Amino acid sequence: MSSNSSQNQVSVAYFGPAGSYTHQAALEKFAKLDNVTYNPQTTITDVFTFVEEGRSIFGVIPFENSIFGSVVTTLDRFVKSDVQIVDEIYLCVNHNLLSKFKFESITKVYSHPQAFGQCQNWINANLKGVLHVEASSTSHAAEKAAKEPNSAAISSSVSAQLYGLDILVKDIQNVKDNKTRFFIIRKTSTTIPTKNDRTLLLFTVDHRKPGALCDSLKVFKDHNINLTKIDSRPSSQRHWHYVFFVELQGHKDEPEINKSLVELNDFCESLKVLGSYQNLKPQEAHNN
Ligand SMILES: O=C(O)C(=O)Cc1ccccc1
Repeated sequence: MSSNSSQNQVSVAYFGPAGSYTHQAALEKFAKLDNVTYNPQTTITDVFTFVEEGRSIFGVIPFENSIFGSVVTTLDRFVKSDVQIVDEIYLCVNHNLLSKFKFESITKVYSHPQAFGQCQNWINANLKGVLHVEASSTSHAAEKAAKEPNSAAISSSVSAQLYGLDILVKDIQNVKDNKTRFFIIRKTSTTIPTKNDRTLLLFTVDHRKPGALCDSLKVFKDHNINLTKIDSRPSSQRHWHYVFFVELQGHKDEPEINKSLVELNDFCESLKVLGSYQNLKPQEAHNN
């Protein structure tokens, strides 16, 4: 977020409680501002609602992880929302096994499903017979584990400090270089093209028509627009009907992108632009 000299308070809702990876993403993104109020929310849905109701200007939510993929709660909530993505941040995510108890005495481990997924290999090898309990976030998992005998949490080192747990095993995620991408949302779009932007779209097509998805995606080929992510989720309107999330290179206010969106609309039953934002994807050494 660019520095802001105004005295106005900036309010930021994030998926918490304190110590979550989303909290760390929010602190890093807004670090340059000294007039920020942080509003921790228990669920991703609550972050959306807080922003929609104008109770926070910005919201910070996890979007996808390099090992475990999309955060489906975030995708599903976008379907029902008119908020706009205005910025992004990628964070290195290192998970740890935290507890107040000896490793041998642990019978229950709390975490967020994303963290369980990202640590599957280590869990399968090391936590046989230990009960997995889903928590609303990794920091909430740490909070719970701190209060219950023989419990542990898969969570961050920040949560270990905050909730008074020991780090029993460090860096238990499947790969060393594990990253999560977070979005910054607000009620209206405020971004201007930077020549290195991405745009996320959400659309539905008529499933009964052969080639409907192909026709819609061909618009981007025709305009020489590169796609960077595609995903689909059940639409929640009808059984076996899906919404498609497509991310492309470019900003919605660039003429070529704008033209492609007008054309795309002809192939869609519904189309929503979820936002355009500067591409902040870190350069990878081995691919890209
Ligand atoms: O639970 C958290 O701490 C979150 O912010 C969501 C999440 C969970 C696991 C990895 C990255 C983000």
